[in-house]
Amino acid sequence: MITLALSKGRIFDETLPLLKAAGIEVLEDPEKSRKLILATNRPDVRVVLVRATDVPTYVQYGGADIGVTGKDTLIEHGGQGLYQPLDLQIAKCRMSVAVRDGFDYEAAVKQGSRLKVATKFVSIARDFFATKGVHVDLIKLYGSMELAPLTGLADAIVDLVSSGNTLKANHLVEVERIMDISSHLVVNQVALKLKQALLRDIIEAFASAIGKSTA
Ligand SMILES: Nc1ncnc2c1ncn2[C@@H]1O[C@H](COP(=O)(O)OP(=O)(O)OP(=O)(O)O)[C@@H](O)[C@H]1O
Ligand SMILES: O=P(O)(O)OC[C@H]1O[C@H](OP(=O)(O)OP(=O)(O)O)[C@H](O)[C@@H]1O
Repeated sequence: MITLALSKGRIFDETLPLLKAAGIEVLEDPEKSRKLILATNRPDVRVVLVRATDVPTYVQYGGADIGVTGKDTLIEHGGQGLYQPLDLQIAKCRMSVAVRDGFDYEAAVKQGSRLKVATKFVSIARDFFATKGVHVDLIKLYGSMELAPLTGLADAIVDLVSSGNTLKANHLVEVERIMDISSHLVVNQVALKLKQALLRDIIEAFASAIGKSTA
């Protein structure tokens, strides 16, 4: 049995066509059911629904054999125990620094004073500002980062941006692009050895669905 960890929403939705290409169809709609374990048309494959940030942890410790997770989440997790064979090129966005419209970010960075930065992505933010030589006080948040500069909690945020609509709606502007983000396939390293044939088939089907070779 292969257990695949997915999160509800965009990752589940965007993984479905890849699963289909691998001959796997999920038999229930997670938006309509309260079930956390979903059967597929294949008796040897099931899907478990977990929080997006928990996908790498489930796969690392073998709660799932394989999973789909954003590069942001993967970097924050650290990637221990995970084989990362494929960038699936889904759930694409970017990690950026944003500030309140009118805030002089360049001056704040040049002055050498400490910048207050609110984010869910503490590792990515710490590395980025350390490389730039900017001193920061990091404030860990779990959501609604956009509110932090508006309430005086922080000078800047590090968050995911796609269309830019969320920033615009909250009078924030993107001042630096840290990295491009997409979702990756992660595989438990022990499972890869023990369930090699089944997992290789899925990895190869995903790879050919996105036009890549795993060889
Ligand atoms: N606006 C977006 N456009 C495209 N991809 C995105 C966007 N926002 C997030 N992502 C990607 O999708 C992944 C999952 O995001 P999602 O919103 O489903 O979970 P979350 O609510 O951030 O996570 P959690 O529930 O664990 O806090 C992110 O890790 C990121 O890689
Ligand atoms: O540039 P945009 O297209 O507006 O997308 C950016 C928003 O998308 C993500 O939130 P999401 O929609 O996933 O909400 P959530 O983090 O609360 O789940 C991210 O945290 C931003 O707030």
